Parts: sequence; structure tokens; C-alpha cells
Amino acid sequence: MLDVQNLSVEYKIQGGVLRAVEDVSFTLKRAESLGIVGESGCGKSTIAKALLQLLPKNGRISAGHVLFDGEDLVGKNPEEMRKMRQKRIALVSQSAMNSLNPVYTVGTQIIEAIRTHSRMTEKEAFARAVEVFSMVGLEEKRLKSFPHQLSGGMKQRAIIAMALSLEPDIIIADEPTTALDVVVQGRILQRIQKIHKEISSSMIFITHDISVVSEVCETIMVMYGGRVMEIADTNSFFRAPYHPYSLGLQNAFPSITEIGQEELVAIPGSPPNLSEPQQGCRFHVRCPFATERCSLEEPPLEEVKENHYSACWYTDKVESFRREAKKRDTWESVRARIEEQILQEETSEEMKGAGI
Ligand SMILES: Nc1ncnc2c1ncn2[C@@H]1O[C@H](COP(=O)(O)OP(=O)(O)OP(=O)(O)O)[C@@H](O)[C@H]1O
Repeated sequence: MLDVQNLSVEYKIQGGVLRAVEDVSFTLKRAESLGIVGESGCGKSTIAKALLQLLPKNGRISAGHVLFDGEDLVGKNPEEMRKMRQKRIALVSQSAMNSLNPVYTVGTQIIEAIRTHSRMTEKEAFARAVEVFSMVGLEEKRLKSFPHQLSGGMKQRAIIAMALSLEPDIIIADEPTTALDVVVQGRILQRIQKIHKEISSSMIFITHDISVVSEVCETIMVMYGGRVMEIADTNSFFRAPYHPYSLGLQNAFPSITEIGQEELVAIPGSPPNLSEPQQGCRFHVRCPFATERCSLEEPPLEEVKENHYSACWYTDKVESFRREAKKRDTWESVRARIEEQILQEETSEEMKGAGI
């Protein structure tokens, strides 16, 4: 249904360009759900915006294709895209929560949306609104509520209901639950999963929290610094991830089902500055297993087993990486290495400043 080929997106910034997404490819079949994960700034939302042609003025798709049912969305005119967005590809995002109009009841807004995009009568649209509200676990009486009368979780569910009311082919959910508490998050995730099966929409689920994907998606794509590090069938991935970044992410988030069971270890350091030219593997500075080769040559994304791809030069050493990545010391040594490097850079700056 969706075939994204070698997508690259860049933003014009003062004094240059920021390459936010580079050479990203994936496919999404009908009724399949794909999770895109990675830390803040790795390019997740940029992909969503590029798919929907909602990039800001300074952003552009610099390469690649987005084939939707065989038709390339790249280069479509704004009117064609507007229709496509409303009816065929729906976006559910944090900012959508603020898109509810405070002066109308949520019922009025959802019925209006349904009627604008279908030939339904008022009565039919009302029945549809009741149906999608019940799908997301909201009672019919909530249709009479104004947005301010709903809790954050309810508002989010109303937004999801609105997106679903048009039975889109693809739902793109961009961090739809991060602002909500863990219990509400869990409930909403279960709903989304159930609904996407019921109406057989495909789904792209964007999150920084890897454990959420294990609950909701069949395929996982791990991004880092604008590139795909690993893409795999979710079961295969959670049983045995390949990329050192994925191993680090796994330690950094509590599992939704086993909260408090394991020790959490954050990955030391921070993601690369994408406005600067990149060399080698994007993760090498924070990788406990990086060698000189990793800092010089970018590893390609290669098949490591069926439906499982990873971009690391040392896939053959993955067994030992998995063992080492579980140890706190492994990551502590990365922290020490990064701190040492910062210290060296500061010292050499000071020496330069002092004319030594
Ligand atoms: N309008 C913009 N102009 C310039 N740079 C931008 C713009 N929007 C995003 N970026 C940059 O592009 C990169 C990718 O950002 P993006 O928002 O896609 O990441 P993300 O993974 O979705 O992060 P988050 O989880 O914080 O939303 C970041 O370096 C970000 O600073």
C-alpha cells in the first residue's frame, strides 16, 4: 500500500542545510502496523510530515519517492494532497489535541467532519459518530461535551475517533500518547491496536518509547540521526535485536508489562548535530563497540535474517554485544570515553586561546 523509497528530507537553516532524514526506505502493507522509534530529533516526525506533504516552508524532500497505491505522492499539488490527507491518510498527533475548536461540542465537530467528506445525512453521520466514539471507549453522551469538559485522555480518544470516522487507509499516529499518564497510555494503545485491526487500516506509529512498539506494531524501524539503524519484524526484534543502538534503547525504557522489573540504563551522550556533515556510522560516538572503521565508513542496512535488517559492520559479533549491552559498566565506559573527549577538546580550545 505504501512504498517509501530512499526518502531524504532537508531543512534550510541559517548558514546551510540540516539533513533530517537520509535514504529511508520501508513498505507498509494493508492492515499492517509499523512503529518508528528513536530519540528526539532522529527524524521521526519529519518522515510523517514528508509522507503527508506537510513539511514547513524551509523543508523539502531532496530525494526519493512515496508511492501510495502505486502513485507517487512526491510532487502532488496541495489540493490533491489535502483530499488525500483527510480521507485516505489520517494524522493523529499531540498537536491535533489542540485542533479541537473550543466553541463547538466534539459531537458537532466530528459530525461536520464526517459530512464534509461523505454523502451521509445528519442522522447517518450522528450514528457513525456514536459508533466511532464507542470504538475508542467514549460514551455517546460525550458527543455533547465541549473540549474543555474532557480530560486529556478523552480528548485524545475523541481525536482518534475523528480520524477513524472516515475509515482512512493509513493512520499515522505521531506520539499520540506521550502527554498522558502511563495507565491511560496503555488503555489508548490497546484501543488503537484493536481499531486498526477492526477497520483494517494500516498504521504508522511514531514514538520515542520502544516498549510501546512491542505492544502495538508488527514491524519496527529504529532510527538514529536521520537514518534507519534497524528494521525488523517486531517479534524477531524484541527476541534478539542486532544493532548496538537498539540494544541501548532496550535498556533505556521500562517494558510496559514489566515496570520496575529491570534496571534502566540511559545511553550516554547525545545524538549527532545533523546540520554538520556526518562521517561513518551515526551512532559510533555513543556505541560501546565502535572501532575506527565505524568512525570512517557508514555501514549499509543489510539483511541479517528473514525480515530483519541492521546497519552495523559487526553483525557477526552480535551475540557478545547482546551480553555486554546488558551490563551497566559497558555504558559507563562510553560515558567516560565521551567525557574524556570533551575534556580534551576543551583543553585544546583553551590552549589555542592562550596561544600555546
Ligand atoms: N522546521 C525545521 N527547521 C529546521 N530544522 C528542523 C525543523 N524541524 C525539525 N528540524 C530538525 O530536523 C531533525 C529531525 O527532527 P524531527 O522533529 O523530525 O525529529 P523527531 O525524531 O520527530 O523528534 P521529536 O521526537 O523531538 O519530535 C532535528 O535535528 C530537528 O532539529
